[in-house]
Amino acid sequence: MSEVIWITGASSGIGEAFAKEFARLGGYRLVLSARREPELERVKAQCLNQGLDSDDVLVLPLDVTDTDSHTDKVKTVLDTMGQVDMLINNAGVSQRSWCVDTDLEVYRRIFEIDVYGQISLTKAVLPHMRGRQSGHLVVTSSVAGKVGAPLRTGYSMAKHAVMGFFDALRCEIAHEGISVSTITPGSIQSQVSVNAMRADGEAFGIMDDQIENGMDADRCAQEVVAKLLAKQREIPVGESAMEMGLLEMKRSNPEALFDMLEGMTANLRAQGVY
Ligand SMILES: NC(=O)c1ccc[n+]([C@@H]2O[C@H](COP(=O)([O-])OP(=O)(O)OC[C@H]3O[C@@H](n4cnc5c(N)ncnc54)[C@H](O)[C@@H]3O)[C@@H](O)[C@H]2O)c1
Repeated sequence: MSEVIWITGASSGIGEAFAKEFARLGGYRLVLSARREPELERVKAQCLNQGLDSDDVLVLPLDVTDTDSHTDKVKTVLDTMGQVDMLINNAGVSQRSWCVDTDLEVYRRIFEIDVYGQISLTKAVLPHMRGRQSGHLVVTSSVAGKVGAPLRTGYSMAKHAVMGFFDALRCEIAHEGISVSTITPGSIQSQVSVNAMRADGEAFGIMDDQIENGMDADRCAQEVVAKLLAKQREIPVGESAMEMGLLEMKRSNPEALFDMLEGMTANLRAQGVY
């Protein structure tokens, strides 16, 4: 039987591009999850255009914050597809607001979507993977999961948290034949800034320049999927030398990095951004 790849956040942006890439490669069955069923059906149709059969693609709407539903969702996948070989925890929401303005509740919501939801679905799938002594757990973190970014205190919190969770989980389950990969993208073209939370929790609603001029999502997916199939454990991806350089600077010269980010942020503040 061909491998089953379960992708959350598959209705848009990077998750949609992952689905299309696995369909293009062929030889995989897909489970597509996000909240909006019509969008998932649209992505399914694109996968069928790449040559998959309808039975090879299960549309499974879910809300990652509805953790009580996750055990049943896993059961549905196993009843329908028989197995899960890779779970890509990709659903997520970003932020565009200064900390001093941001409602505390916004931090809780970002954490529930970007962290708690991923942990819950992962824990629901884990017994199946342990039973087979095989599987691959993946999370889409961010450069902001390594480097704290202005206007994204909650997002940086959440993306650092998933890095820590999945790095620690990898140690615990590698000897059981289960792999863990973390993805740290820079700016990728998607709806991420449009859907990002403002200080009051409403959607930011703006496509910002960074995202509009980011890496093409399909190219991002091609690079990442090749590295996932090679079982690479940490996968940076992006085209901005400045953004990807931040990862190296955090390792080699954090003091210089903090100086640079503090200077940049003071300029943003002075310009009255947001
Ligand atoms: N685009 C970037 O520049 C960038 C950079 C680094 C990391 N990321 C991460 O990549 C992942 C995908 O984001 P994207 O850029 O494609 O943005 P996007 O807004 O286009 O897609 C986000 C996806 O997550 C889904 N989602 C959001 N909340 C959900 C919930 N409660 N339950 C189920 N699904 C939910 C959305 O429906 C959508 O399918 C996110 O985790 C994001 O943080 C994006």
